Amino acid sequence: MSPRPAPPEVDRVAAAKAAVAARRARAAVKNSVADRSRTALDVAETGWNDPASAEATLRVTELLTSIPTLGPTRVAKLMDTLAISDRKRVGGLGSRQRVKLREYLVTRAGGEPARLVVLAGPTAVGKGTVSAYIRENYPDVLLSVSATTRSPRPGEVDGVHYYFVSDEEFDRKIAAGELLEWATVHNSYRYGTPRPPIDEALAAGRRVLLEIDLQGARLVRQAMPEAILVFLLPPTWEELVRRLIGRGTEDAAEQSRRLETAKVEMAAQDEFDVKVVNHDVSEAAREVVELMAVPISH
Ligand SMILES: Nc1nc2c(ncn2[C@@H]2O[C@H](COP(=O)(O)OP(=O)(O)O)[C@@H](O)[C@H]2O)c(=O)[nH]1
Ligand SMILES: Nc1ncnc2c1ncn2[C@@H]1O[C@H](COP(=O)(O)OP(=O)(O)O)[C@@H](O)[C@H]1O
Repeated sequence: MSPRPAPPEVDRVAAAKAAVAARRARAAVKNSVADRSRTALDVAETGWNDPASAEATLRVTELLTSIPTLGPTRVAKLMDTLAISDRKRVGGLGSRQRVKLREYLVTRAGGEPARLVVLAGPTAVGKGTVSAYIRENYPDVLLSVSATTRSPRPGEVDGVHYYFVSDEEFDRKIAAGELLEWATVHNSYRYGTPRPPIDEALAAGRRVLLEIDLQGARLVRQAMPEAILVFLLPPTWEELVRRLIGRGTEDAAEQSRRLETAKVEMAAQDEFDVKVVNHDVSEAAREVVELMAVPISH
């Protein structure tokens, strides 16, 4: 006599248990890639060799976004280039898609670490503080010194914090193609990144950090697609407000104007490859510098 089929609710319970187990296993795989203990390549290979593995059920987008420096924007572009739909799971890839994805992951595995990092984020989040910390504590990273038409604040030294130049001189730099990017920031002064020191530093094998505004970050993305864009986040919005007011460099009217700008800037964070929360300056600095020194695939 064939065994009586289990009543439907038992199937349902078993199915729910299996779904929870699969979700847990997938999360474990994602974490292991995210904490760099495994490369995305070996996760993909596991998924292809064992269709019943958690790796096989991982979405390709999850696999790629677990690679540091691959933010949502880059992953979307990459999926497009690889012609893989964003619902696809690792185990569900066709053979040609596997070849192309493997090729990509292999080149990245041997790829150069990021050489130039752009640090942007809302006003008063701590960009200046974190980049000054990097200048003082990571001497092999060149912190790009921008040209600006604004006048120096107390304690700011020409050629260290900024090159303080006149509007005419700034116009000349633009006309001479000396700037990698430039922008009018906070609707007032112009700021721009001199290109020669960067070319020199990169040619000498140094890492370069640009602390610039959102517009500048977008322009660098166009001029140097290999640059890594980092968005510095405040722990909370309230903390950002506290820092802006606490800094005391703007009057109340300017503060509220800048907070309005900060809202727009916060909305652009997904355009960036990596987000770093500035809880503690030295920790945020370490995370930024690590992006430049660690080969991309780990
Ligand atoms: N696009 C661009 N922005 C820059 C450059 N240098 C500084 N900035 C940005 O200009 C903004 C104004 O900086 P600053 O005058 O120091 O005032 P803060 O915003 O109050 O720190 C900051 O968001 C900087 O990131 C640059 O070379 N290019
Ligand atoms: N991790 C942090 N915790 C607390 N205060 C911070 C932190 N990082 C920066 N600050 C403070 O926040 C204010 C804004 O920092 P600043 O570097 O001028 O921001 P930005 O350059 O992004 O406009 C400064 O007073 C700075 O000392």
